[in-house]
Amino acid sequence: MTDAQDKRYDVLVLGGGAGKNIAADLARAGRSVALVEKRLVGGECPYFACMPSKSLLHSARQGETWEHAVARRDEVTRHLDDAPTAAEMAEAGVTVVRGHGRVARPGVVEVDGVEYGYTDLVIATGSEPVVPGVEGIGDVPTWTSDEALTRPELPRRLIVLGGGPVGCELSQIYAAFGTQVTLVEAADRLLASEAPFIGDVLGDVLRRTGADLRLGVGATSAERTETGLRLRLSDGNHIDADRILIAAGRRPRVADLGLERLGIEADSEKGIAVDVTCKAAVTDSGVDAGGTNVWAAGDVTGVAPYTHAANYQWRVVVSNVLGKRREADYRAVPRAVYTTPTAYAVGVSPVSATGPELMAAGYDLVNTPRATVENDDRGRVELYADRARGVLVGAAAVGLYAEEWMSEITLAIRAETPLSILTEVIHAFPTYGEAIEPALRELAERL
Ligand SMILES: Cc1cc2nc3c(=O)[nH]c(=O)nc-3n(C[C@H](O)[C@H](O)[C@H](O)COP(=O)(O)OP(=O)(O)OC[C@H]3O[C@@H](n4cnc5c(N)ncnc54)[C@H](O)[C@@H]3O)c2cc1C
Ligand SMILES: NC(=O)c1ccc[n+]([C@@H]2O[C@H](COP(=O)([O-])OP(=O)(O)OC[C@H]3O[C@@H](n4cnc5c(N)ncnc54)[C@H](O)[C@@H]3O)[C@@H](O)[C@H]2O)c1
Repeated sequence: MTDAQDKRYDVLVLGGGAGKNIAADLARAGRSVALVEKRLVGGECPYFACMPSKSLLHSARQGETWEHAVARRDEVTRHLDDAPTAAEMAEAGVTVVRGHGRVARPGVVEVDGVEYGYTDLVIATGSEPVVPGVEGIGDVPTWTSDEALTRPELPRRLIVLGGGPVGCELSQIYAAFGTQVTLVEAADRLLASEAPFIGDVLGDVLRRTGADLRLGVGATSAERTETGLRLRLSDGNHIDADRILIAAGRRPRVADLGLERLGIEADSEKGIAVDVTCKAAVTDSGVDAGGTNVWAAGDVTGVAPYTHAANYQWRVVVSNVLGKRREADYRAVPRAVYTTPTAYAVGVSPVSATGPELMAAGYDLVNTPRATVENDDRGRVELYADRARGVLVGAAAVGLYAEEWMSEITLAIRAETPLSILTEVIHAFPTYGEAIEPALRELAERL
């Protein structure tokens, strides 16, 4: 072991997704910084998650061949070459350390037998797929989104296990390229934590793309067969396929980080608890153990598993490490699923709302002139208001480009813009944004 004093940094960052941005900003601000990354500098989003999935969805919309789509995807992910991103880190003054980092003792992280001292530690280790407890699942061919988004093969028959964001996006991709897709979801509809109309519309859309949906049934066991595999379901049916794509959720990556040595409680479901400044919560013994200089950002915090949320926390952590107090506000974190059409939700969901009674109003996009122009018969927007305060607290939409035209509602929720002002906003004609106007007017009239 080297002496940690030989390799001492002001800040040590574990994990190079949002962590790489934190490291670069702090280095540019004059801190000595090391970034520890065990896989690719840049994290999951550019190589294994957001970018390849959005590239394939784009290719599917364009009607490209699978071969062309894979070639384009691999260009978008730079053939998993992180050298340019690592070079950017070096340019910013960050020392990149390759390997698995774990806390050896307060103030010291160990990577492959070498010790690194720190004053502030930032944990940004992301999340990992959950493999559901289905008997025999380890004995049949499976992929997680990692393999699905990096491999060149197009399975002939694919079971997608899970109807959350990953299951919906990947089902649409594979079905569009001709794979026989069967999606199995234990809940009664897709994206079950969102307003019910979202799952209903997406269900129709995926069926129209050619996917077979088995909703309200769980997978119970899997076995190999001569032609591939068989998945048995809780309703007594079975599905034969060549491969299962596991899309059954993700959990914060907290194992083997040595956090217990800092008195930081890391729950494998909920992740590292952070306060509004993104400082990790420590037990009383943790304060003595030096756990007070520990920050966390991104999926590992369990706050909101999206790149934009991780990037927001990046700014919060940087400010606070530099001594400029900044408090995070998560009232309006978008939840977008980039199928065609897009599912978009922000703020309070009517499914899990616990606060004051919500006042809801909605509008079907088919009634907008834009839908006529686009020859589009799908989609809806719903707005949820807090009557007492006269402001929006949540919204949901399914529609083409909803990720773009719902931004104004995201701002309205975050800024608590009064409904009386929102009803005075003029939308260009003909846009899907016009669908917001009747819903807003209805809410304002009911105040
Ligand atoms: C298929 C898919 C599609 C998605 N699409 C979108 C999308 O369109 N939009 C969106 O906003 N979000 C999307 N997400 C979610 C998004 O990818 C994550 O929210 C985001 O990557 C989280 O960033 P992060 O920095 O927390 O973690 P990550 O990007 O996972 O980075 C964590 C890094 O830490 C490294 N690491 C872990 N442990 C250690 C250790 N002990 N030592 C050293 N290094 C370590 C890992 O190797 C990894 O590189 C998608 C997710 C999936 C699975
Ligand atoms: N566009 C985006 O922003 C985007 C895209 C993909 C993923 N992500 C993020 O990545 C994370 C993981 O997404 P996900 O879709 O894997 O997780 P999820 O938790 O959102 O959905 C998993 C689904 O699988 C179902 N399920 C679990 N076990 C099952 C079983 N045995 N049988 C049948 N159904 C089962 C659950 O009921 C659930 O609906 C999410 O938090 C998501 O926000 C974001």
